[in-house]
Amino acid sequence: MYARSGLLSQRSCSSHGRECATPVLAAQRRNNSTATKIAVEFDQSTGVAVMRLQGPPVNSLSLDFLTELCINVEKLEMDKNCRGLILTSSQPKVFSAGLDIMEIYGKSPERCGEFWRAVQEMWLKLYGSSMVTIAAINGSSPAGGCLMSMTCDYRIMADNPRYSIGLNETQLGIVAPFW
Ligand SMILES: CC/C=C\CC/C=C/CC(=O)SCCNC(=O)CCNC(=O)[C@H](O)C(C)(C)COP(=O)(O)OP(=O)(O)OC[C@H]1O[C@@H](n2cnc3c(N)ncnc32)[C@H](O)[C@@H]1OP(=O)(O)O
Repeated sequence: MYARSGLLSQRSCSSHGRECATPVLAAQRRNNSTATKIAVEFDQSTGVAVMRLQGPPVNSLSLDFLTELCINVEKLEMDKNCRGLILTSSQPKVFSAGLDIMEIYGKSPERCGEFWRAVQEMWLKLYGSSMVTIAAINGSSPAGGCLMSMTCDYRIMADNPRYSIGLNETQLGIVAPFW
């Protein structure tokens, strides 16, 4: 088993129908954060990676967070040995609080556009993944957190009445753009 995170090195591969032609991906170009909000452990013997969200306090999905998440999913996608991905949280009581509200409050249309594109990139990457994806929801997961888990093939949620999940963003007056 080995742990990895951070920037991708560019490389080519072709396996199980996954063609990867050294793309300089949008997420990679965007990445200018040094903090690690995502930890990945890949077990070579099972072919399953566990991705832990570790953005305190509540794994809110900021541009940096989404960028790092996408880079790590891309990296696993390019690894022909990785067949499964489990997405879970390192934070107590919270899987993800959804979109980082500070990323959309009082920001320019350009910045909001960049942010929503990153949101779209996240769910497209997970939804379109050729890996088997599982959200192990070990805490509350409102709005964007719920979206993230819905893009996985399977969801398992910890049985705790204090944990909530759902698309509550319209209650906040947030409407997802057309995609
Ligand atoms: C097809 C399209 C479908 C869907 C489109 C998806 C669109 C999504 C829009 C969104 O995601 S908008 C965000 C919606 N999220 C929420 O409404 C979550 C609000 N937060 C909570 O309910 C709770 O914080 C929690 C249940 C996640 C955790 O509760 P608890 O453990 O008691 O922590 P605190 O409430 O004390 O929060 C700690 C800390 O974190 C800040 N925070 C919480 N959520 C967010 C957030 N989404 N963005 C930014 N910051 C957040 C909170 O303000 C506290 O900060 P302090 O500085 O006061 O410590």
